[in-house]
Amino acid sequence: MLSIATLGARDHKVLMRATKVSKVYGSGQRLHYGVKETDLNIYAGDFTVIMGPSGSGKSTLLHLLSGLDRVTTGELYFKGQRIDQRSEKELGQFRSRKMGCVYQAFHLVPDLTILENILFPAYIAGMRKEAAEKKAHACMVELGIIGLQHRYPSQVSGGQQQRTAIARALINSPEILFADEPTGALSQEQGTRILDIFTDLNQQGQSIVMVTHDAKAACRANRLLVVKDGMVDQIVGLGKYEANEQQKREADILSILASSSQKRCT
Ligand SMILES: Nc1ncnc2c1ncn2[C@@H]1O[C@H](COP(=O)(O)OP(=O)(O)OP(=O)(O)O)[C@@H](O)[C@H]1O
Repeated sequence: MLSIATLGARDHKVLMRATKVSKVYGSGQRLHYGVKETDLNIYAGDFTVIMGPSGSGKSTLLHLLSGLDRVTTGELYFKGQRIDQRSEKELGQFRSRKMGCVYQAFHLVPDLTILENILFPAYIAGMRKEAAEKKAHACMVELGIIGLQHRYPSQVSGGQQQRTAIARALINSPEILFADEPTGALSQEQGTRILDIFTDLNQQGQSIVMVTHDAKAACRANRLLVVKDGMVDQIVGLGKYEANEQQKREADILSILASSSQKRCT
């Protein structure tokens, strides 16, 4: 059942908080907002999905939250600690320990094997070889890519490449997993497998924030942020995902998106 989620009325913890966050591109007369004075909370254990029209600011918002890009103004907090003012080096270290990212383009290093790609962030974060290899093995088992460790990215399917990218994002046990259109480059079958993996991870407690255009993919989330003209236009609680409610959830999400596109955003 859908309900408007009121900020602060939830019984679980705020993992990330954005306060009046903006991202401005260009300068002078060419200045424009990617994200405009946005306030929002991301809650621990939630599967949050960000939707909205093309150019509305979804990826920019995700990049700001994940520290891939810097806010122009505003404040970002992770478990109550301000993170937007950290130096590049500090933020890089923080991100490698606390955050994992998966993108539509898998961004695997072609000259590294599947195993080496997965291990890479563990070494950056300073994990010991033995512990890193043990964790990589566990991630590969979890994601069903065990046996592929000595192949190169060009020698596995698109779905297997994306699962490698997810394993790489999970190797440092991130507190939050960000995903930008993670199924966009995959067949429907491969995309469904990735969404099943996200659903399982979330049911094990993994916090996830995902950008998608696809209402089918968005059904997996329990919280929907609709972005419009660089601002959060609606925040809707979707309830726990149940596979047998897929069609109804999809219809509900499409109707929320339609109502958002009809409203004028001031
Ligand atoms: N590096 C950049 N330089 C200048 N403008 C940018 C840059 N990145 C994004 N923008 C602009 O910021 C706005 C938001 O872009 P963003 O990519 O976040 O939208 P989106 O909702 O993710 O779009 P899509 O669904 O098409 O991927 C757009 O007007 C876009 O043109």
